[in-house]
Amino acid sequence: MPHLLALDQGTSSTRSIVFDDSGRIVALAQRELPQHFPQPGWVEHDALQIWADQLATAREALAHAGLGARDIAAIGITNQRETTVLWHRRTGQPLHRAIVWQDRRGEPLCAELRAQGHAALIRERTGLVVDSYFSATKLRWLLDHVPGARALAEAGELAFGTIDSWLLWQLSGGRVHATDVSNASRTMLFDIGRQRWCPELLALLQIPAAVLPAVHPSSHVFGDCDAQHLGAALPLAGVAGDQQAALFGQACFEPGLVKNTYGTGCFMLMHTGPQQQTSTHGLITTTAAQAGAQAAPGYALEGSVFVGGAVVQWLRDGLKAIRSSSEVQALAETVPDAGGVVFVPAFTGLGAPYWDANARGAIVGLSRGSTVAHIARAALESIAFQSAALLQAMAQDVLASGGTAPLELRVDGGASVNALLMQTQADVLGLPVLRPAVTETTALGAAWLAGLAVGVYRNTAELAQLWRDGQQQGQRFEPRLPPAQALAQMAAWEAAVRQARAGSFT
Ligand SMILES: Nc1ncnc2c1ncn2[C@@H]1O[C@H](COP(=O)(O)OP(=O)(O)O)[C@@H](O)[C@H]1O
Ligand SMILES: O=P(O)(O)OC[C@H](O)CO
Repeated sequence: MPHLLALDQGTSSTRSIVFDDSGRIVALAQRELPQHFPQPGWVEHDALQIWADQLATAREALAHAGLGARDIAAIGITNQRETTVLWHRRTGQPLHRAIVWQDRRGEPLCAELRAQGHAALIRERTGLVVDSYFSATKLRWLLDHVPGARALAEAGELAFGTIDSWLLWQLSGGRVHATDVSNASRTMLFDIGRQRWCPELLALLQIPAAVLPAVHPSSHVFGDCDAQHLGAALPLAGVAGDQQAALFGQACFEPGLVKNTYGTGCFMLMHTGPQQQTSTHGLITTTAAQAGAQAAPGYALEGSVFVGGAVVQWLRDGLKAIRSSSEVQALAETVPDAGGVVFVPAFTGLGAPYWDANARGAIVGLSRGSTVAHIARAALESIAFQSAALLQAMAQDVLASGGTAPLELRVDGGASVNALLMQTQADVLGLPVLRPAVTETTALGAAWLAGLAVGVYRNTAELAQLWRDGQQQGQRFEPRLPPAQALAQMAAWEAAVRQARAGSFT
């Protein structure tokens, strides 16, 4: 039976998972990743540590599975997106620690770009809003601040990449410098309509083209893993950014199919088909994982919630209301509802569709009878309300352009284990919420992309069938709340958001 190895390099951990060809997890190995905060607003990772952990976990996962490299048909890579590495082509040594997606140091340059009126061009070419979240201003910072970097870059001595490119380079022994369309679309340098690097944006941001990786479809044989790493020269055959990989692993291949990943934050992506959809409701446009050179490029609308599962961590660490995240459901279920309490966890501002960096958290509607259980319940509801606001924004965008509004929500991520949260989500959306038995959908998406490229799977229709088969062991949450009550709850949420924003300090 063919097996696939997925390398899942996330913000907080580095994992390797062996899947069988039915999508079942055979083995998993994981290491926590140390975070570096050299200044307020700066976040860095050690790229060499990432590589060492990825290799070690890949070896461990194979050992746990009792498999040798020859039992693996292909390797898929999925990664935290936007995080930027710059390294020497000759030695493979990074010039600096990786600058992580959460890092805000590119903000002054972004403010300049906005003030100079470049936002419309950037939006039109890349589908993105001008923000230091994306790789471009991180790379520019490295070129401007690491002594000698710009001259070396112009001389073709340096390679830039997101984490997928960095791992491809290391795994291939320095023979492959490449990325896929989904990761490229997060750099703010990639023309998502033409599916190539944008010369105007490279000039505007003063990025030498010589540092850029080649861009391929996500399902593609990028090269072979050097035999010394895992014991055989395995094909490196799938690459996608983690949120697009999850969209793929949830078999969202058609317009209107949407997934939400409930982790520290929440990332919702909806496939919009081969048409690039521009949001008028605060969402960004991104490239979906591409299932091979013959497949037309696909697009997705994306929105993110900054504080999702993190509000549960705050209940644990800030309020000390629970000892572990898994206790939140039992606490929230000691009350029948939130008792009029609405919690807006705008700890670091509000993401899509509100985009308010200055909003701060608020708990409103407290009464003499309110208890910590009501606050816990309101905290869980806040994750569902924020996600519902994203889905509503997506539905408005697609309906305005004559597209198909979502009929269900596919879910995954650490906080999706919470059945109360999933039921609340179904209730406020008025749509079924589908949770697969295996919630490692990000890694599964990478494994499927790799399997497609080497012929383990014939096409995405076969993968959609595998997803449906898997769904039989998963769970389906049907909406139970009368629509009028769901509307009233969303209205109360929006009113609380207005209060949180009004109370912000600018
Ligand atoms: N039972 C639960 N109910 C609600 N939230 C939970 C539960 N278990 C874990 N979480 C939350 O899920 C998040 C971790 O999910 P994970 O997918 O591992 O996140 P990430 O990939 O962002 O590190 C944490 O914020 C945690 O508080
Ligand atoms: O590492 P994660 O799962 O938190 O995902 C990070 C995203 O890719 C950032 O865009």
